[in-house]
Amino acid sequence: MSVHQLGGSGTDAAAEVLRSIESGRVFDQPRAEAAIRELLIAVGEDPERPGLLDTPGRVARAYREVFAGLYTDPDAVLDTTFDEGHQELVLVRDIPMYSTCEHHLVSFHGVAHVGYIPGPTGRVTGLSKLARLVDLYAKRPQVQERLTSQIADALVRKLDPRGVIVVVEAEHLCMAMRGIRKPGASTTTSAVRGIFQSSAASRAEALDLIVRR
Ligand SMILES: Nc1nc2c(ncn2[C@@H]2O[C@H](COP(=O)(O)OP(=O)(O)OP(=O)(O)O)[C@@H](O)[C@H]2O)c(=O)[nH]1
Ligand SMILES: [Zn+2]
Repeated sequence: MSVHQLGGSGTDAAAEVLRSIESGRVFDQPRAEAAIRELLIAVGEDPERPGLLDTPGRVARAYREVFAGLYTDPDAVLDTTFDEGHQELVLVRDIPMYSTCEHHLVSFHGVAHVGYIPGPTGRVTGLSKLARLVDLYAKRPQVQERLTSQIADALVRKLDPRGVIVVVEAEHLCMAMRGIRKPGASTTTSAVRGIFQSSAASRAEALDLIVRR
């Protein structure tokens, strides 16, 4: 894991600071705690009552975990590759996925299906790395379309494959628990690259395997 640890001795967990790979910004635990405390006050709660005393720290740590993908380098996740000479589809289906809608900061969750056809060298990556890639991009403030494209583009960048197909199916709690209140509504997004873009037959074959239950 390419988590950048800064500050302190590097051995004191409390002093550990996470730095964002892309923006360079850090996860600021005291600031997150203060913000949650303010939010409790803003909604008319009393952050000093016993049940809420530890809540700001707890919620801040939860956000740190939920947004851990901001601090991990996607290209490092795909550093494990093998030259297997495999020339056909590799597909991992039904990867559980929890992400956070960047509009409302509530969860959208479901499954991701990630498939690719290796390039001429037949270079493949570890199957778990596909699930790690999903996790990494899911653990950021997101919209589902961008999440789907980012997973596909990382695979294109690192594996130079003949094609990539990513399908994400998710329920958005911002549509279920508030607002329009439609629990059970499901959103499907796809991102296809290479041969899955240029060949309707290849795309149909992969989609057939993905939707098969
Ligand atoms: N395209 C897309 N839209 C999303 C995603 N997550 C949330 N949204 C939508 O983002 C929109 C934000 O709309 P706004 O009108 O700014 O916010 P809002 O008043 O809270 O909207 P409602 O949810 O309709 O109450 C909503 O329509 C959400 O359903 C996503 O991953 N992709
Ligand atoms: Zn939302």
